[in-house]
Amino acid sequence: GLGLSYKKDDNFGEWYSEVVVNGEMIEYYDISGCYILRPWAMSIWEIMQTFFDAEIKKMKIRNCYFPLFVSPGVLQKEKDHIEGFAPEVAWVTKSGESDLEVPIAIRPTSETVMYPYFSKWIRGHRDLPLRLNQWCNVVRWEFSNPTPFIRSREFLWQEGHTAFATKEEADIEVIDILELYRHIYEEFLAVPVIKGKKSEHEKFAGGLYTTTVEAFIPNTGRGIQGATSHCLGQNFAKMFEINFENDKGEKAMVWQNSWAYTTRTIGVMIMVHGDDKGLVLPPKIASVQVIVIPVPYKDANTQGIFDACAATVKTLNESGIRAEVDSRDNYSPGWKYSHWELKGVPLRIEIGPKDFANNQVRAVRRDNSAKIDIPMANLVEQVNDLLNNIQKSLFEVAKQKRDACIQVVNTWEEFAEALSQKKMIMAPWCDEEEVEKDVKARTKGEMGAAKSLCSPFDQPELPEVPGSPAVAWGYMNIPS
Ligand SMILES: O=C1CCCN[C@@H]1CCCn1cnc2cc(F)c(Cl)cc2c1=O
Ligand SMILES: [Mg+2]
Repeated sequence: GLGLSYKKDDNFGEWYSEVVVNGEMIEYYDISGCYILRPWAMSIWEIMQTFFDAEIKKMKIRNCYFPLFVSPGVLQKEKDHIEGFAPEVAWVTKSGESDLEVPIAIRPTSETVMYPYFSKWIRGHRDLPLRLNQWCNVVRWEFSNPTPFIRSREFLWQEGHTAFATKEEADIEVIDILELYRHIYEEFLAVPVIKGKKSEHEKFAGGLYTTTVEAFIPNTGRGIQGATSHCLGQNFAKMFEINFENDKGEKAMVWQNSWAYTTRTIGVMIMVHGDDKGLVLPPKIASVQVIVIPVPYKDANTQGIFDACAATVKTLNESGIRAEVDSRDNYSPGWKYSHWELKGVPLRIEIGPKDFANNQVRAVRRDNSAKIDIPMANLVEQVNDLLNNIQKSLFEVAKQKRDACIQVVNTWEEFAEALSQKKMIMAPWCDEEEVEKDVKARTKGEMGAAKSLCSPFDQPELPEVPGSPAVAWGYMNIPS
């Protein structure tokens, strides 16, 4: 039957796999860690891409496309940049029957692909800022548990790579891009995130500092990195000799940033909003915001009902609302209700004989199942209000659930207790690498070691504790 066989709060992993497949977002593939993105998922990616692409174009960032393949010499140019990542690199070793002279890597990220050309293109200060972005796939042959959207061996992302004459310009862009990532999560996906700075231990080793938007999955009690915006400092400029003659005629190295969000965004949205009836899509990213379903009744005016459905869809579409009618005659209305609930369509509109006779429609919200009768006369206005309310309500509910999982602690005992309760912990933080490693070691329980998520930008008052090394509050919990 249509119903899910797993409950979200009983068996989260199985529930998630079933929801993404039965909701027609994902099809499993015969290569482990690889998934088919079906149109119901791809349309969400495209809606976010349309927003983000327009925003970066306003910032004079240009799209480009670099090759998928990386020559080994270039990839291994920076030892400590990739040393931890080497096992993840996928290599092409043959073409047809014959071995390649030299194996070629498939890009896991494009710093080493792009930066030799940044060095070639950037000569004088007039060549700066250089700001490029590419929408592409990357491959990382991960071994830990593959999960659709969240962790896969190939995923879609955008990667921005920018170069500036001054650190000040780079610092500003890092924050501007991070705000776009917050916008994607909070305004489109209705998922609350915490903006912050990664610790020295968790940051991108090749960079100067990493900023992040951290999401939280109440069902697992774990934080999850939502997107990252790094300032690379001059590390890659040194490595790839990306210099320019500044306006004083001196030779200087550029200051760089790199930033990315990925198809993981979709998985986070599903995990946060989904329920035991299936997906729950925030209207802003739903390719179908309203599904109209005719409810004919034996001798009632069936043609009239179908015409009313078509007219309703037309009126909604003309006002910019993404509406469709499900007029298939081989499925019952009841079957259709379950089907579109499974797919997470935010609003259902039913038109039966009574509705038709009263020149009204019955609207049913996907998020809380509320039923609202709407006179045809103010259909557009009330449907718009409902969609806006659903969007806001999904965010508020998610924020309330996340805030309920945050525990402020001041002692190790409180910390350990909160960790065992799958909380996201806000603790005084010294940001010393050694201390962080020690915490990781001391918490290596069956739940997995604690790791720091970020030090949030908006910091509450830090208690004055004499002798405390704490410099800020930090969020941490067990890794996803
Ligand atoms: O996160 C971003 C934003 C967009 C551009 N890249 C950076 C850093 C990526 C880190 N990272 C992440 N994963 C990697 C995996 C690898 F196999 C290799 Cl060789 C390198 C890396 C690696 O550098
Ligand atoms: Mg990784």
